[in-house]
Amino acid sequence: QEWEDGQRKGKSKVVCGYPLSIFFIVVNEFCERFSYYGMRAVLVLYFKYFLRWDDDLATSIYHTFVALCYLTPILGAIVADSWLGKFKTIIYLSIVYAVGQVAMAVSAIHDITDSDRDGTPDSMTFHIVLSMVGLFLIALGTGGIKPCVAAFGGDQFGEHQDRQRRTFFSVFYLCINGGSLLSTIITPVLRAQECGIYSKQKCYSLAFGVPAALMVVALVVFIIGSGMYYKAEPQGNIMLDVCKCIGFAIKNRYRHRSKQYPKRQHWMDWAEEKYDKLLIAQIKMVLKVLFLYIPLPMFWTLFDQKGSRWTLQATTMDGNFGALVIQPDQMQTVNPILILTLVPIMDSLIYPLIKKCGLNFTPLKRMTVGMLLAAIAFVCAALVQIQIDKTLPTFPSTSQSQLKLLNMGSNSVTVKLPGNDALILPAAQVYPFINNSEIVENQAITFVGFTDYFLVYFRFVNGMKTAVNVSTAAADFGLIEPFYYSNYSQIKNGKATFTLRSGSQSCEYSTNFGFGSSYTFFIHSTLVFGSNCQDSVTAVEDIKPNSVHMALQIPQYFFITAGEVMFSVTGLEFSYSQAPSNMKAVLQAGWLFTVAIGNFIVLIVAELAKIPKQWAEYVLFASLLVAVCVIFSIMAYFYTYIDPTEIEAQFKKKINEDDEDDKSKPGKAEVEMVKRDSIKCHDEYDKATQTKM
Ligand SMILES: CC(C)C[C@H](NC(=O)[C@@H](N)Cc1ccccc1)C(=O)O
Repeated sequence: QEWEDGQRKGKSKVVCGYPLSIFFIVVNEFCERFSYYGMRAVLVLYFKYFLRWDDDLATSIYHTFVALCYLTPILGAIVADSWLGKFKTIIYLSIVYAVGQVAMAVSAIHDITDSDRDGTPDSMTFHIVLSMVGLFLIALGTGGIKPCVAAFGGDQFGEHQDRQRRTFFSVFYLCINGGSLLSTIITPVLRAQECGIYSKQKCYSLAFGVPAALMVVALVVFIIGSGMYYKAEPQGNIMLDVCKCIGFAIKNRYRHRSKQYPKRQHWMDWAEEKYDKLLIAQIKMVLKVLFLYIPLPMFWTLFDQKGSRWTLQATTMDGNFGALVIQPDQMQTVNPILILTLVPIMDSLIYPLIKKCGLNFTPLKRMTVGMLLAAIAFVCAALVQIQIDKTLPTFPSTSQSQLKLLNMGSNSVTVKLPGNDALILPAAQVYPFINNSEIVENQAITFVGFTDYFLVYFRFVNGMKTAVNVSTAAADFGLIEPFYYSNYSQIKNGKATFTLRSGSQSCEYSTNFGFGSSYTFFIHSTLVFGSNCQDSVTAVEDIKPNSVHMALQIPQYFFITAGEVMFSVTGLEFSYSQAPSNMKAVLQAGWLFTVAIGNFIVLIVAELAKIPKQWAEYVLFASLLVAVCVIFSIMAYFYTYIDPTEIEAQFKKKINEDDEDDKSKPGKAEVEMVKRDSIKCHDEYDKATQTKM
């Protein structure tokens, strides 16, 4: 250890107690996360609008990609810990990653296959294949390097630099969120630009190209720091050794199941006949942590719904913040913004304050509180949903029909529908009507879709005896025959001015469209062209504008992010500090694997539960997390913190002493010695594992 610390000191300059080398690692992480989140931000829209996939296919491929990104860390960790070492693994996989990003950018250039120059690609297969190859390489790269970069950063600190290492992990998390915040703001703006050689299209190639460039920058920055890093050597195919050792322990235990064989302290001790005691002790440390990970995916199940359920919830809300109009998917940027504020506040204020109060707020306690905060966030989401549900239009059920009665005349009329009381419909009025008897085939038109958030739907009904043309400054919506109606058209929300024209005569009608609304405009028979036609058009709300403000989502974002800071930032450091030296990246990968499982749970629960009320689904998720949290706190209570370096040092010392002994006493009763060693090593292990939750 001293030698290793010496190596660290010799390699990198120390600035304010921190090795300079970590500067390159955090800048690398910033650029890499910019690249990843920037590409991810526009991915679904690329599938939908460029590759022309439907919503379901786009969503499934998107989630599969995200899950793959959190499965590949295992591969990266194995390669790093047992073969290439973390440094080389990061370099090689970053190259794979950058190639993947470039492939994505190229796949989004429509001109490549647009031989008829009509603005759409002629061979979609080329674009699909190239983008899928690109995504596969990106998943391999981003997932592969993820456990290595965090663990490699941790490696730069010596045994006695726990405090600095903890700060490093906090800064590391800030960089992740700094990079993702910038990119999720920038790449949607780039995508909205128009570009192309022969014809102009939405610029997905630029939105993917900039993340590709950032990945190259990340790689270059990491290489520049090369001379300063402490590079721990890989220690053989450790994963294979671990699997063989566990397999042998199980087999050996099974072979000696009769009562005549004395019990051993731990089932892994049954591997002692064949395997190194140090390896057995290291496996015990890893298994203890992995066991503790079992309930953790539930946290990620809730956490990752920010990008799906919460974004969909935002589509039914009002995003008008005065000077700023927020898109539903842009609400997600609240998460990194809060991370950037909360991490420093927690580190420099809340945690020290708790410590001053004499409370031992251990990592596992923090993670438990983090889980509870996430559950509270979902309760907030449920409350918001209840508010939204109150404002949603009533749609006909499967056994009902919806009618809209329009009185286009200038006198009121009495309407009698079979099975219903007569009603008086005044002149120029519209009456929405849900009928229990199926008068017409059941159908309801709903206009949902967050990609069209800024668009609202409208149609005109012409109550005049002459045909009327409807247009705005930007578009012509065509001619509407007398006593007939137009199809629904889309227009940007906000103020709109329509010009109604009949022959050479015209008049203007202005109105305001709220988010998510839909209108039928009824042109009265009494309209006189050439005058103000504002009073001669009646606007009927088919769907009311979203009235619950998006700001109401801020509390749920606050709680989930506070939960993330306590759970995720702490978990990242916990996974590093509790891992044996040769299995640090493996445990980081195990940590990320819980994220992948959490994402799969979202898909499974959403598919299986099929809860009709969204607020009830939020409450279900919150309750599940509270239940899991109780189990986790019990498991955490029995967990004893270890200092892997100390345990390993004691084992190594013991093994050296034994080697000396063996040289001086050849042929002595070996079995006795193994027993004695075993007891002594257990004592050492127990001494080093005394702190509880
Ligand atoms: C939690 C991840 C497994 C780890 C981390 N993610 C974050 O820190 C998120 N807060 C980032 C983010 C940004 C924008 C929108 C959603 C999430 C990571 O990516 O390493």
